[in-house]
Amino acid sequence: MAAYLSRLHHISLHVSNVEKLANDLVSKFKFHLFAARLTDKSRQLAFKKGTAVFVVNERPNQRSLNGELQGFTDKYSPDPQQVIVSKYNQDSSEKCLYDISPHYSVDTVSNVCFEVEDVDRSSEALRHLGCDVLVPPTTVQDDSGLVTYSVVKSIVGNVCHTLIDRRKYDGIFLPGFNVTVKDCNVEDEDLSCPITHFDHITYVCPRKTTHQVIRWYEKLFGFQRFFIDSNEDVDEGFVINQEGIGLRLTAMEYWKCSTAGIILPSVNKKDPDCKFVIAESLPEQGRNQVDTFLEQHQAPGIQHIGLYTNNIVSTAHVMAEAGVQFFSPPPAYYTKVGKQQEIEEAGHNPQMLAQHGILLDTDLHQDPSSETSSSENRRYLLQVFTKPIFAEDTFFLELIERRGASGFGEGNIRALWKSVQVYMDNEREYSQGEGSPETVQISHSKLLS
Ligand SMILES: O=C(O)C(=O)Cc1ccc(O)cc1
Ligand SMILES: [Fe+2]
Repeated sequence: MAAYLSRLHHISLHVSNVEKLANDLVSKFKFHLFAARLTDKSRQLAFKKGTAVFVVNERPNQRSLNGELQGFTDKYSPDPQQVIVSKYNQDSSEKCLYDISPHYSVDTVSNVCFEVEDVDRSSEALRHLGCDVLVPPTTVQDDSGLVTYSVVKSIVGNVCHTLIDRRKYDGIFLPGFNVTVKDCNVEDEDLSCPITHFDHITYVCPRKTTHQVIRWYEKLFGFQRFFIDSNEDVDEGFVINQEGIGLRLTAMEYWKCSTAGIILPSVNKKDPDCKFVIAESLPEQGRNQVDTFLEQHQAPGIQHIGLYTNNIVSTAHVMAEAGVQFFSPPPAYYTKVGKQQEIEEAGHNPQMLAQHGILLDTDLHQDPSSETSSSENRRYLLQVFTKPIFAEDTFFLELIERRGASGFGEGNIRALWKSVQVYMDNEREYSQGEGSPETVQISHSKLLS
């Protein structure tokens, strides 16, 4: 392994309409703007909910939004008294601090930033293993200390990883950012909308490339494969290839402080951090959402991110009231034989779940001892997908609540897939006046480009 990851630090997005996404994250998804970097060359805004942090970057060559964003940061600081104008080294030659400025023609989520303990060593070791280092180790400082970072390219499409060492920094976010709100814990909202962290990141990759991706993350970052379902084949991954669904899913995880995970695997394994899921489409079932992503995003990359919540019903309700649109499964989902009972036995109300399209999947491979026992012993998970949040169908969010189930249930995957597919097929029909859709031609070599 080349880089020992301490934890996920933030996920970075590059969009043309920063104002729209900023408004959505705050007013609909209940994130809080807590730090901003506004220069004449760059606009970067940091939003937080629990430990989940998104940094929204303005894509280069867009019209200047500086004035508008300044207004935004003023408007959305819950307590204007807490706005701190910190001094920092404003290096205007850096267009996009802690990231690269991708010249990309669609909105994209392209950087998963990890904390590591030794950026110099990690970056050099990754380079030695053939990884492209896009930004060599660079130090940025302000009155609260210093941070070293380096940006490396992932094997997946346009995805990059920034490696950050912030052990010598005691500011709230990162040098270069002005902190707009010191304390993001707005208690009432956290009770009704209790999102705590990023649960998983789902990559879409071209056909037959999953193995390469897994090997890369195992070798360079120490990720380990885990099984989505106990019926999963080691080589094939978890495959659904029937009833219009042609999907191969494979999942990987790593442990916070991977050094400890490796040296003392059974004694001191730390908590798993965010999981990574790789989705590949299979040709037999026709066109699908994975192909649509590759076509519209123009490269492999991040298709969706799962936000973990302690109460999905309340979170979905609060978000729906604020204008978030969720995908719904086919209506028959909630009336299917046994589903109502499954939901009730898990202690939920089928009507409440149906209201926002929330899916429930019970882990059928429970301890034999728990099979006859009460609802508390059942392992299950609840999920719902939002509709795409960018102009193109290239990215959406998911809410996920886990009650003992650590993988992804087959029933939910099927229902999620169908709910997305109905929407995309409708969209396609609607836009088909202009001619037939192009077929997806993403070559395997593009994966590595
Ligand atoms: O179940 C999940 O949350 C997944 O992440 C699996 C998945 C991946 C890609 C899709 O287009 C649909 C479902
Ligand atoms: Fe997901």
